[in-house]
Amino acid sequence: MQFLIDNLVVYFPFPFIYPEQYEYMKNLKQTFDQKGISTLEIPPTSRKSTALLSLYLSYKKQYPEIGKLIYCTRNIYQTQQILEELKLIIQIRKKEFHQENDILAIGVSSRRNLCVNQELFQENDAQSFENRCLNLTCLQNRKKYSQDQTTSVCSFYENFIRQENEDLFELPKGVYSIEDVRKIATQRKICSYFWTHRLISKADILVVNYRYILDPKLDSIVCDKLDQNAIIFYDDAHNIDEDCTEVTSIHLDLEILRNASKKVKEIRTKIELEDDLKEDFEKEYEFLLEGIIKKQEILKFESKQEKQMDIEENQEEKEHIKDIENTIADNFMPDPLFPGDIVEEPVPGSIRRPLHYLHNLYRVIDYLKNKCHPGKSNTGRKGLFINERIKKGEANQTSVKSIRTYQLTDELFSKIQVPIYPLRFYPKRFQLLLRTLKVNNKKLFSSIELVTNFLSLVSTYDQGFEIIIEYDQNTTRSLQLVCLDASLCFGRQLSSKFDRVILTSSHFSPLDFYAKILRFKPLISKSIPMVLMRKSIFAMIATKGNDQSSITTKFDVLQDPTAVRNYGNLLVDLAEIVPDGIICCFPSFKYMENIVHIWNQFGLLNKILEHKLIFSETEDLLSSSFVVENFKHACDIGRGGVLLCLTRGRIARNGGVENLTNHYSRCTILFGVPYADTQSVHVKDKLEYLGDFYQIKEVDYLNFDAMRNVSHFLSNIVSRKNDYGFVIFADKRFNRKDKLDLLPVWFSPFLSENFLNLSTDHCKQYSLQFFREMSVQITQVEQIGKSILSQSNLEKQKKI
Ligand SMILES: Nc1ncnc2c1ncn2[C@@H]1O[C@H](COP(=O)(O)OP(=O)(O)OP(=O)(O)O)[C@@H](O)[C@H]1O
Repeated sequence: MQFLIDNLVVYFPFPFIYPEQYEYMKNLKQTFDQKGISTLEIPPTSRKSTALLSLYLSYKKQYPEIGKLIYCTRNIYQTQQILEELKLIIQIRKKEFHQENDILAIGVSSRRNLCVNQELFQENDAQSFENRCLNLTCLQNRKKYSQDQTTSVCSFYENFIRQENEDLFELPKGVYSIEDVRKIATQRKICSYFWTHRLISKADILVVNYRYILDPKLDSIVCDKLDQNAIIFYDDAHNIDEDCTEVTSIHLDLEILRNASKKVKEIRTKIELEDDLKEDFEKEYEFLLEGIIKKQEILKFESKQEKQMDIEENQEEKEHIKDIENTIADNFMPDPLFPGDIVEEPVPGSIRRPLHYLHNLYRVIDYLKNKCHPGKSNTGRKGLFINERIKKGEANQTSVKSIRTYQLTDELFSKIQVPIYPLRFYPKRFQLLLRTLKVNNKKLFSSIELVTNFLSLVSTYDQGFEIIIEYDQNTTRSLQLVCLDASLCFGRQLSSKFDRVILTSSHFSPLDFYAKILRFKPLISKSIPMVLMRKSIFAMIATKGNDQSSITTKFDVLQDPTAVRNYGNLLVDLAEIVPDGIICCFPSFKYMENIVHIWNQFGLLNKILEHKLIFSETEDLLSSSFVVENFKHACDIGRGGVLLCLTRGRIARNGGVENLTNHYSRCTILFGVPYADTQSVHVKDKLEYLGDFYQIKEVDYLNFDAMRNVSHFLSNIVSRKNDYGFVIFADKRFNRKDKLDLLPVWFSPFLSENFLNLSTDHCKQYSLQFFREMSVQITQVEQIGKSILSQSNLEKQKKI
């Protein structure tokens, strides 16, 4: 169908459009027309990707100057889905509207997903795969190859570098999935990973993992090739604050620190012993004296060196010079700081000489290694650990404490007299050192890279970060730099870089809370209502058992055995009534394990097993995915299943829930409010930080965070317009305004006032009634004009 939004002609690939899609497109268009950040909550079942892609293609047709569309996804599966959907839309546009495609769309992914060299697939895990690839493509190795043909290199990469004919790198307009690109690269015998990077600047639509946009360390791959005009579409943005803090967090442990010490020693010895290097280091010193070192400068410096070598030694080396940029662009150690914070100043004198630098680095690493032994650290200067929080882990006797970044830098200065300001230059200085030593495989030195990044962040940001130290009685387990302030990354990587950013999710309430914690003023902030033919989502809050005693997970199971029994009885009743799948969500592993144990003692598990099989999430991601597959199988073959999982667990976090739609989630029971663990040192610090810098009360953040995890499951209750399912919020605390106000706006109409304070018995009765009503199927014809609109319906609606 074809219609107008203002003066824009929209070619929509289907004969019917959902009212939500139309509404969504109107808001998207407004964001395209103007500039700013829009937050859009759109109900599940709305088919938002189709709406976005159709609108963008139509907009691009009418206004070709519009920027590239960058679609941020969470995983490779979603990337593939979006590209397939785009292919379909373009196909229909051609067939129905005779619109020739003038768009190039590609997906950007990791080496492992894009590699076409079968040799590398012998590597078992992702890390060794990456290391092997870096080894084969590093300049040093490739130079060795030019003298000794027995050295292993990647033939696909070599071909890619040697292609004189630039046409081979071109792609006709069209949509290319990861698989398509790999196929073509295999035919042309070139490396598809590096080829994809070349295509980025030519593509009109890029489908990328969100990390490519948020992580400053990955800027050189995608962001540096984009201009301000690009439109960032961030899907499933309900966890964007956590994504932002995650990309800037760094984890160090004793093994990493020991390895870094070893490597620093190795480099030192190399420099001391090899006289040939002296001249190179003199040049490097002069170069540093000249002033600022930027990536481009280092490239120039290196090419200068290479060129000299060429003339003197080997004419064939010239071939390699033209690809220095290619290799380096990828192997270049990225700066961990956000672009706006990178200091454009000369490298301080104290670290210009390589041995001085390495000496300081060695001492800092040594200090970090000893840092957190409880006996040693606590003997420090009085007052250093004023803000220290300590938590004793019960099971493995580990303790956790946190300190602020400035406390660590204070210590470094006072105890080992390492100047603080130069620490921020450590990653850059290390890059240059490796360049001078002509080491290109940065992965060999990844431990030093982590440490220098850690030091750079610690010395640059004295607010917004904390260091969490985990140790047991004798040894340090880890030292983790954790970001507390999501707005730091959001501001630097998104809002200040791009004119148009669209954040969207099916559960994004309350929209203004996100704007507050990310510190932006939205252009549009809208929650689109859900339009269904009938009330096919049914929600109830169970506040009491049949015996009228309150039900809640507020207390430990042993403290509240009546609630445990009432919860069990509710599940037994529902297992009998509900067809196919029931999903039960618990606030913590400990609670889930204990309650299941007691249900077993009461004989309730056997009663459930009479109707359905029981599956339970485990602490391991891989085995949890088998659990989900088996649960689905039980539902598919008609045996039915009950899936016991965590509301904020691995299955929920890793996309496991998205597949549990239709008959797999006819009923969802939320046992308890899934608050974050307020005993956790990190959570305590975060709450304190939000209070101090954002004036957000602890209780408000905890409620927001708990309810967004709950809402994740609500988005799965129905996945199609004629789907149906119900949800029971089984905890009296859900029946409070501070929780109800945080439900997604589209969901609230499904929770009527009469169902806010029910007993488990009532829940059973209403569920029975609900399934009877839903057993009547609705046809597409009945939906037309209501939950789906034809062209004439749309025109009529617009006139109204
Ligand atoms: N108006 C429509 N009529 C018929 N089919 C449609 C319509 N819109 C989208 N679809 C189809 O529905 C499927 C899913 O669409 P899409 O990829 O847009 O959904 P999504 O964005 O992943 O999901 P959500 O519904 O959660 O927004 C696709 O196969 C698409 O072609």
